[in-house]
Amino acid sequence: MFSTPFLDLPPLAGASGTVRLPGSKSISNRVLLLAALAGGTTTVHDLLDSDDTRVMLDALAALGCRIDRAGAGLRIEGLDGRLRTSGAKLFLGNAGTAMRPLTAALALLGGEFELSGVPRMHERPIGDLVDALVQLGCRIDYLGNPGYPPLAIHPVPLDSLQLAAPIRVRGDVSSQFLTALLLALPLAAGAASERADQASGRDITIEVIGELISKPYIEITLNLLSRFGIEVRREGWERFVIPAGSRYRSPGDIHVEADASSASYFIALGAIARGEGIRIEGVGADSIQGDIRFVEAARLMGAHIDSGPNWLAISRGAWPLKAIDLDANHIPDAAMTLAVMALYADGPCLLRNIASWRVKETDRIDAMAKELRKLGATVEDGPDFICVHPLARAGWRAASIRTYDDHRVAMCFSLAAFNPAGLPVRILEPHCVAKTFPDYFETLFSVAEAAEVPVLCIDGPTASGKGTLAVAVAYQLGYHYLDSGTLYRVTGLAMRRNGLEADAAHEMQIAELARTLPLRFSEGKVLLSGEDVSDAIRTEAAGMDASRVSALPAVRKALLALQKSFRRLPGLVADGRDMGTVVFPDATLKVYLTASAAQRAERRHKQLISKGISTTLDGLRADLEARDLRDSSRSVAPLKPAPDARLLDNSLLSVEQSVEQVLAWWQEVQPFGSS
Ligand SMILES: Nc1ncnc2c1ncn2[C@@H]1O[C@H](COP(=O)(O)OP(=O)(O)OP(=O)(O)O)[C@@H](O)[C@H]1O
Ligand SMILES: Nc1ccn([C@H]2C[C@H](O)[C@@H](COP(=O)(O)O)O2)c(=O)n1
Repeated sequence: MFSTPFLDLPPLAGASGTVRLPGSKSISNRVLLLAALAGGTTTVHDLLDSDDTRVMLDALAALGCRIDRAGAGLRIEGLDGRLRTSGAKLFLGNAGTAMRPLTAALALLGGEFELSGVPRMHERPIGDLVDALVQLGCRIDYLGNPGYPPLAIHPVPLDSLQLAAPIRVRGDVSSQFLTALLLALPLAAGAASERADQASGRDITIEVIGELISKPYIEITLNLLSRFGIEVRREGWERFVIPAGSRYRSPGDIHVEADASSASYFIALGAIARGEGIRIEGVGADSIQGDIRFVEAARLMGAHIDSGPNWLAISRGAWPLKAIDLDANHIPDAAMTLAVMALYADGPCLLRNIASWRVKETDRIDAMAKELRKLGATVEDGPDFICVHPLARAGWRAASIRTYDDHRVAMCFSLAAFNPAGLPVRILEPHCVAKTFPDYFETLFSVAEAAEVPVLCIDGPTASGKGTLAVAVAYQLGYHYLDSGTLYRVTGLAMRRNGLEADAAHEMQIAELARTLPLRFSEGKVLLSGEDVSDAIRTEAAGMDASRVSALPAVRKALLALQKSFRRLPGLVADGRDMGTVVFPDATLKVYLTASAAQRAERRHKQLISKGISTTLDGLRADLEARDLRDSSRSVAPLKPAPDARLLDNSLLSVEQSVEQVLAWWQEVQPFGSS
């Protein structure tokens, strides 16, 4: 996951390959709650590992549920309708799929509970659900603003609940209120059947007030309830009857399908990008998720889509995409992806009946409109619609996209990187994707192709601080890092171990060693044939050997392709001697880093002493000056600044100041301005 303050997506051109998506958030959290409420043990496979499922798991553990790893799955020992703790304070982040169902379940399970979340969660309405539960006889207090979390839930005896009359709940704000009741009320139906009182044998009826939105999510709820032994009778979309005596029964094992909403970004990718097309594994035509109907919308826009039971294959069809006018009420989450696809359409796209966007992780209509406008688009929006006009090549602007702590804003705006103007897109706070798809950007980069992956080169003499600076800059940008000196150091070590000398007579043999190095980088360690050689290559003698082998033209040639292969999305920071002059002459930014010989010798001295290696300052200075002389006077790729490099003498700068300077230069060469 990218934990950087921003992630710059370079202009993307094509995409090809296969992606396997994480499990559905909606299914994961429903399954977790059902497994916890049921008797017996449920093993959940392919569960989504994200912020929202983590808060649900933490809450269930706090309720006394036993949760263990079972291979790649998770084994949950259900509560069988009985709490194992008397109360708890549960923090549910911004997970609506945890807050709403847990409110209903805990109100029925008994016990004192406090439920809270992040500030945005306290702005997301829950009053309609609380009203329905209070109508039943549950006791719930608002701890902040009426109608919103945080909540205090108090125990009531199940046999005091008013189950005879239909329970009425609004369905036109969020379908999660109905889902919450459907998931929790079997607790009361089961308990009633155990008692020999007047409630025994009575069905529990829920009546929906208003037009029910997001019906497909209710279908997921009903489907999963059925997997757990509860057969709800649905009468249209107005009445739902939980039969008397219903009891949750664990299915034993249950598999979570890949997230159909997450699939929307890759379906869109296949529709927009040039290339061999995208194959999505784990979700397909047999999906129980409503957002699978995003496929129909993408087809309307011109995408070619084939499907099997649990796969989809997408490629570009009509281009530009075709404009659509769509009632998107059935795919509220995935429809955000259509709003970005609209930028590539042949006319304005209108998405209607999406009022629920306003009460999601953020006001999504407002957020989408603002951010699309930053890209240059004309957007009209209203209480329940958004209309996005396409962008001609000249109309695109490079923009920093605010993400409002909303994973879907971050993910769908990545598609703007395919703009025909060849502009990068900056995604602010990219880590918000952790809510449902922590590795979203890594997955995107595994199939996307950029015309040019950005490179930042840092060259300079020994011990000038190149590595320290490059690592810090790469970390800030979320880029890959190449320490090219390591490759020469390992080659030098391999030469020694093979009893060779760094001379013309052995040049071809050493070059062959370099070309076939059994080298791996793992957890910060350098492994040669599986052996950790991280320390062995860091001695001054190893540095000298590296300098000697690096003067052999055949060795440099042998290592060229390996160095270039580090240039991968989203970008690379490379340090060495010839990064800017030979290996990446087209780099976006080149820095030539120097410091006085005295300073460098002193830094290296301190570095070695801290590692317990004893040396003398004078000896070190003589060594590094000898190495610099050899590196800068060799015939091929000598150490020297590229003509277009920016010079940085850090003799009097701290590491932090050097990093700040290079990042400031990096911003200067980016086109984002202050957007
Ligand atoms: N600006 C700086 N101020 C003070 N110390 C620094 C600065 N930059 C780096 N150092 C320190 O100098 C030492 C050498 O830095 P580093 O290993 O990054 O240099 P290098 O140029 O990559 O060396 P080499 O070419 O030998 O690989 C480290 O201990 C590092 O912490
Ligand atoms: N791009 C590079 C990187 C390194 N070398 C050679 C010359 C250096 O003295 C030696 C060790 O590098 P270090 O780890 O100290 O950065 O490797 C080179 O020629 N070209």
